[in-house]
Amino acid sequence: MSVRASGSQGACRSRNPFFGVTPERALCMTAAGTVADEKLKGRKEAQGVRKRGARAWVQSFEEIPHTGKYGWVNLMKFWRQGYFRQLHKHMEGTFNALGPIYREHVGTQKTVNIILPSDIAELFQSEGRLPQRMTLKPWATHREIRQHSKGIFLKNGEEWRSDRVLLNKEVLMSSAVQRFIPLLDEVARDFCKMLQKKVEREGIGQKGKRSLTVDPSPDLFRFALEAICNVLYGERIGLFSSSPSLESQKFIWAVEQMLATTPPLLYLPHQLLLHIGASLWTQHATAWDNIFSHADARIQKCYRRLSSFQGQGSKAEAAGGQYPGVLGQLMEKGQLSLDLIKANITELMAGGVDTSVTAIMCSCVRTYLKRESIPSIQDFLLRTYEKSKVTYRKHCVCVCVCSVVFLGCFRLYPVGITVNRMPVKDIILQNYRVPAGTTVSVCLYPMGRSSDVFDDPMRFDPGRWSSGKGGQRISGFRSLAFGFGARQCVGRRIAENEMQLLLMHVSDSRHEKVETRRRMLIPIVPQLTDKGPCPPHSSS
Ligand code: HEM
Repeated sequence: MSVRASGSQGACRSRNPFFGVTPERALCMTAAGTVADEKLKGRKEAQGVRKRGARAWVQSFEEIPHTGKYGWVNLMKFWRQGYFRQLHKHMEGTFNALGPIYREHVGTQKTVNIILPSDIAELFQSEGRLPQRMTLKPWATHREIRQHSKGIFLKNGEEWRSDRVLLNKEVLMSSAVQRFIPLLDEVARDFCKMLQKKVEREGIGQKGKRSLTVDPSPDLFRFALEAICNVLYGERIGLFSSSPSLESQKFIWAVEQMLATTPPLLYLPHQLLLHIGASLWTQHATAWDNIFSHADARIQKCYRRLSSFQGQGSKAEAAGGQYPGVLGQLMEKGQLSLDLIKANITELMAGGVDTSVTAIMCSCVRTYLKRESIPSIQDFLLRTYEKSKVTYRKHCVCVCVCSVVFLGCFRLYPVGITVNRMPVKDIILQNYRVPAGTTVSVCLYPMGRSSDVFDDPMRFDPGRWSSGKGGQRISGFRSLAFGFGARQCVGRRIAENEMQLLLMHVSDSRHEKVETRRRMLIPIVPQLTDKGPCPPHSSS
């Protein structure tokens, strides 16, 4: 059977502003602005990469190369050139023109953008115990005007930390991961079955060898939502059925709407737009309202379920010893107020539907499978399996292999194109003084493609991430797709496992071929099961 990716609208489209953004409708935490003037080109050569350490000539913040002094003028240029949809390219061009650090002032946003690991190290080392990120103001304003609490994504300081410590226990720590893996596994298996049925039903060709051209995006969106709901609420919402509920479809629409309206609001004075009732703001707020009511309905349901076990000892145990999902765990433990649970669960939902699987399929289907990189993936997987004969049946090998493939994908096609911090003390980057509280953005897309950071950057070589292999050995601060340190992506383990399980089951269920528009037949992943190394997850 073969599945062809049509590569149409969905495969590499918009993604989550912060949790995840694919480049095409990219939004990031940076305030990208206009491409530097032509005359600035070539300054990079003149400037070179400044050596650190010569503190005697530390220059002031104002001397950092910039893309134009006036925020509103820059915003106009930015708008005219369509950089909202091309931020990643804009950043790449600007680094090429201005060197490894530049300032940008667009509309209401000011940032310093960097790409070199030495500067990134300096930035993260100065983040302190309470790492601080720039607040996504339109999201925060929505919470304020609706009097909702904020979740970890929108908080800073001790408030952030106290919520985050509790959430880590439920979604990031290995004990939690073990609890939710079976739920993700079940969804990944069902997704493959659903796909298989679809190909048999709608595909062309002989029975058993049918092929179908699909835009994977809507199905993957459903997969991601089904998976995250199963983990968060401990229940399936039936998105793989032929008639998914209106409520779920509304939710998907709301997430898309919220993401689409965020980028312009980041740069515009959204308070003013709110005041005059501009439709951009209304659409944004309505989308968030729908997202909140989706979470609300789930929380009510979970609350009723847990209440019905009241007086029967531990509620989770009473629920048949079944894992009640992250929400159930949080409610049962009672360490967070109901409002904070709602705020955080809503953020996890919004982050969870839009990132992982779409990201990996963007990378795999749209890019690598079309070009020279698929042999690299195959070679790499096969070489790794050959080398690890003794343990090759172990799930962990498969997971490691998948992980480095994803690292390769994320380097060239990061889901979120920046990670930012506001340092708590003044720092020196490229010998410029950057004052505490400045938003400094690490620009992942240009970094992944920079020959100052990676040898032969455009070559897809997952092997470069594993130590001891020939070629370049990767050292610190180059793999930041999920951010860094205490503030890194809280949903990281959910996303990684979701992606790995999907890849494993797709390879296992003999969806052997992906056909691109050019009608080239290429294997999606090597037939791991034919070689024996990759047993179904649950039996390993
Ligand atoms: C491929 C998938 C994903 C990618 C690449 C990704 C990336 C990121 C990045 C770069 C950050 C900022 C980290 C930092 O500042 O150091 C982040 C934060 C966050 N992500 Fe993800 N994410 C993914 C999936 C998810 C999922 C599945 C969820 C929810 C289940 C999620 C929820 C969050 C939340 C709530 C934060 C804010 C954490 C905090 O501020 O403490 N993400 N993500």
